[in-house]
Amino acid sequence: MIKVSVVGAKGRMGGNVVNAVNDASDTELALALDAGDDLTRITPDNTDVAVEFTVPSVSLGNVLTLIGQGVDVVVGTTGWTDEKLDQVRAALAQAPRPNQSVFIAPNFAISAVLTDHFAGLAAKYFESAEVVEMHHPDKVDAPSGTAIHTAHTIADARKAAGLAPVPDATETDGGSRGQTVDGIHVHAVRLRGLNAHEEVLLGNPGEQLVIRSDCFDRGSFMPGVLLAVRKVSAHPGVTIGLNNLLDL
Ligand SMILES: NC(=O)c1ccc[n+]([C@@H]2O[C@H](COP(=O)([O-])OP(=O)(O)OC[C@H]3O[C@@H](n4cnc5c(N)ncnc54)[C@H](O)[C@@H]3O)[C@@H](O)[C@H]2O)c1
Ligand SMILES: O=C(O)C1=N[C@H](C(=O)O)CCC1
Repeated sequence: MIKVSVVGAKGRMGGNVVNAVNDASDTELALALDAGDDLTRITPDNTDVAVEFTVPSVSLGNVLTLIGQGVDVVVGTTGWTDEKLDQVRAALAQAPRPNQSVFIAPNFAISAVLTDHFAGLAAKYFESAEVVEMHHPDKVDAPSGTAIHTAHTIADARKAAGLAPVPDATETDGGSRGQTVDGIHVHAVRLRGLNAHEEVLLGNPGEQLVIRSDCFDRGSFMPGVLLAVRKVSAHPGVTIGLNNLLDL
């Protein structure tokens, strides 16, 4: 049995992870902690893998503490930057156990991972590309971590193919063109009734390709979270993205 502790256990995602860990036949819940709890209660004696779903402002500190506690960590919280990832790598270099692992995914749903993957495959064939993400209005960050990741995926593919910047004659913009991430415009919608959705729009003269993921329920993320829990220890260091655990 894999012993799993959940950090952010009272949250929307954390609560679902607690249930998924309790329901799976090969995982058992160790500790379920939330804001104000002492994360140093998590130790290799009681925990193999800590799953972290909190808020972007506290996630780095939590992950650094968990690395120091000697456990592997699966992170679903968004807000990761290159600077934060460098701090995680530095902490892993000093970790108490050899070959400790941190796995971070902006999105654990297969539809979202494939949307990102297909966007990367398609990007070099299209002159224009934009990303629209649509989420529930209780989400604290915009644009979504998933949309930022997809924008980088598209931008990397365009650069590798030697494409020119996306065409855009806009001269006045009060914010309507969205945020530019790595040269790709990203738009965020917050609407009651939505959960987590992303559309990648790719355009050429006379044609359009739309790639869309709809996660109607947080249960959609749980198979990916459990996959990461099962595989994290086989990937020492920092791994980013569920695509690395799939046969894509
Ligand atoms: N990777 C994915 O597939 C995926 C899917 C959905 C959401 N998310 C991301 O997961 C994060 C959480 O989303 P949510 O909807 O569950 O948010 P939420 O607000 O429902 O839950 C966050 C929880 O973290 C707790 N918390 C705050 N500070 C803490 C601290 N210092 N230590 C421990 N717990 C603390 C809060 O009390 C709360 O219970 C967000 O960044 C969101 O974007 C990722
Ligand atoms: O509900 C959220 O919050 C989500 N956050 C992640 C993101 O920002 O990409 C994944 C989708 C749901």
